[in-house]
Amino acid sequence: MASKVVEISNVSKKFGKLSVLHDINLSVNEKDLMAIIGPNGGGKSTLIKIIMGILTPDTGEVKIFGREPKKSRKLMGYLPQHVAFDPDFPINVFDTVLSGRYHGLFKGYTKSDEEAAEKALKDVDIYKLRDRQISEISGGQMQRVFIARSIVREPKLLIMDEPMASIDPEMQNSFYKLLSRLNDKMTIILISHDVGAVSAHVDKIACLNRELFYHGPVEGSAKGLEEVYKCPLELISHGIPHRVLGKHEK
Ligand SMILES: Nc1ncnc2c1ncn2[C@@H]1O[C@H](COP(=O)(O)OP(=O)(O)OP(=O)(O)O)[C@@H](O)[C@H]1O
Repeated sequence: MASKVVEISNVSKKFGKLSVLHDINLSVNEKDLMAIIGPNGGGKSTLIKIIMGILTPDTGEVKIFGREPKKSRKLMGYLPQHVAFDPDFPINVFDTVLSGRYHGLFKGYTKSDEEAAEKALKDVDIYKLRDRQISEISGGQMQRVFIARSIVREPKLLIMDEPMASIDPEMQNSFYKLLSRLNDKMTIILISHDVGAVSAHVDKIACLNRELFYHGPVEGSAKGLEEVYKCPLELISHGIPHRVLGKHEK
């Protein structure tokens, strides 16, 4: 039996009177590639913060790799939706990735930090860009730099918040190929608004709108998802179902 990476039982969370998560149950197994989709304000970030041990739930239990989330933090990598970063800052690709192994002021980096940064660059296929200044690379390449930085500590669980948001539609295929390669080594949870694209590339989907509807293995198209699983797709993607959007004309 696959070992459990995330086990969430009966979790609820309120901010004041606002109930943001209601009786959530979710289990993610080793090597799963799971998407969590849901409308704005549906509680996705709150759930991620609970998984990472940044927030504690009001009720229920959360186990990550069988332990409380804070104790498993070292096993988790996180790619935030908006990385606070000045693209004109004079730093090269290698040092940006290396900074994911930061040990504290005046502590410097070890040989194994440097080897891990090289490996992460190879894993995301941008090793040849290692000496480039980040001001000289494209948005898609930048996204790979941030992914490399999020895996440089060799996490066993990688959590990505809307990673496709800054990627051109043409780049999405290669992005999903990269995800699938990373997934050979680690469990991945992906937050997405892009139901149509995501459903074709992940093993499992959970729809979160204060309550969580878990759909298990993905079968068929987004339309199938809606019909079969009653996923509230009309609420997703800023109220506009992504699947009806055509490609942008140039
Ligand atoms: N620290 C907080 N204090 C009070 N309310 C909060 C706090 N964090 C989130 N909320 C509220 O909880 C609800 C869920 O927010 P959350 O960020 O988890 O949703 P989300 O699904 O990640 O949304 P989005 O897709 O827009 O990022 C929102 O109504 C938000 O305003």
